[in-house]
Amino acid sequence: MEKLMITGGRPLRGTVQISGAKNSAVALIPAAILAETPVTLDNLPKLSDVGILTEILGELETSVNWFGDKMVIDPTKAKSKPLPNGNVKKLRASYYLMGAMLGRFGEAVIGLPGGCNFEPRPIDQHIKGFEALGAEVTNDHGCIHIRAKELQGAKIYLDVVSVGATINIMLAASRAKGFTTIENAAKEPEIIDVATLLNSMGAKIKGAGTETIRIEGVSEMHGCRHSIIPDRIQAGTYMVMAAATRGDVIVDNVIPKHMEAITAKLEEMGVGIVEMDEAIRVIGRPEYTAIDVKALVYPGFATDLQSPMTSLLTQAKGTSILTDYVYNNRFKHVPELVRMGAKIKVEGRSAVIEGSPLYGAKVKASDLRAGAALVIGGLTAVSGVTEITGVEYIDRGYDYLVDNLRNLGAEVWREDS
Ligand SMILES: CC(=O)N[C@H]1[C@@H](OP(=O)(O)OP(=O)(O)OC[C@H]2O[C@@H](n3ccc(=O)[nH]c3=O)[C@H](O)[C@@H]2O)O[C@H](CO)[C@@H](O)[C@@H]1O
Ligand SMILES: C=C(OP(=O)(O)O)C(=O)O
Repeated sequence: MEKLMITGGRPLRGTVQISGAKNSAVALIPAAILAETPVTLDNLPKLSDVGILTEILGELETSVNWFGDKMVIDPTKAKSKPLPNGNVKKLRASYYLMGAMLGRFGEAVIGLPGGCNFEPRPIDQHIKGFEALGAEVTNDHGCIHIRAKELQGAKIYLDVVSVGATINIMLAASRAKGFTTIENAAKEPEIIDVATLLNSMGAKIKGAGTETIRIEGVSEMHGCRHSIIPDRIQAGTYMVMAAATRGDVIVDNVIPKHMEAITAKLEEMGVGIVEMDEAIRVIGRPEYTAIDVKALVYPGFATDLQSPMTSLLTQAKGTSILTDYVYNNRFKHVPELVRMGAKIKVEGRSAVIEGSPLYGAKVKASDLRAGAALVIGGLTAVSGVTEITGVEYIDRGYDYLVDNLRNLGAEVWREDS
């Protein structure tokens, strides 16, 4: 079992380069099978989810070749195959194969997704969308069968604002007959990124990034070249790390506009922020003010930065309240931070955080961002070594983590027990 080891108390200093966005990459790779000729993706992150998706594409007779951070996907000979188990269970975003396979082959037989299950994560809105497009959907003991003789455009109102359902419907509707409208669509930058790729492949999508997306189906899609947007969650995590360690870090290769919610909250606490064209400098201060944070859908504060922010708020003077309006119960990092000396109580969908020092301890990451929160805890600890297990979750979202942190002056290493 691999462990991440951290001796805390060192301010991070220097520059960190942010990778391409995981939550774009995991949708863009399945999207490529909608094309009849090769798709090239640039700025891909080297993450476990990306590796698993490429293996799944291999199962669908789609070749994938890496050249540095560039990937060439050749779906020319792609074939529909049932994917009931195995790799699809290893990540959440395997659900994008539903929309992509439905669009390309008119069918998908696929196991329910896995990944970070910090609480039940239903896909009823995805299914509702496929059904509205004319597909028949059945659930055979956790294996979803989706079939359509012909996909027909439809008006779809999402009951909840869902990133996954919005993208999945865009994927399938790109190849439906006629017009599809998604109302109450999610507005995350990753949705615009996927729509940009699909449009470069020949789709006709308008309104991505707003709550109404209109898609005119096309009968054929082709290859193209696309560069993935920077990972705003990875960037936000490094911003929080810089602040928590009272460091001074340039977080490079970001789109500052995507970082507005976290930037505003860090400034409110008293963190120094300097915005540049494609970078943000984060300057730590000796003291921070307690604040309240509400995690919401974009452009609100990202739920994926809620756990990292919890760790930072242990460093603020007074009581902070962090409420997650996207997930009811995404607080698996809290008991682990408490082991490190944090004073946090979970009340309903809020964490109430009293400022207090953290100390090194043996802790366990039970999901990706809980893991990030523990890394921040470890970097901030005033004494002792922090030993984090569950490293495979952290590897889902942070490529080159140890190298990046060491370059910034942290004492961090991996160990096999
Ligand atoms: C691969 C990917 O991009 N993952 C992100 C995506 O996950 P994901 O796309 O799974 O998250 P959603 O946006 O769909 O979920 C938002 C909320 O809607 C609920 N819901 C969702 C779908 C559905 O059919 N029914 C339903 O009730 C969920 O339980 C949740 O409470 O957006 C989340 C919210 O920003 C992020 O935390 C994840 O990092
Ligand atoms: C929850 C996350 O990812 P996924 O939806 O892929 O599990 C995340 O990135 O924090």
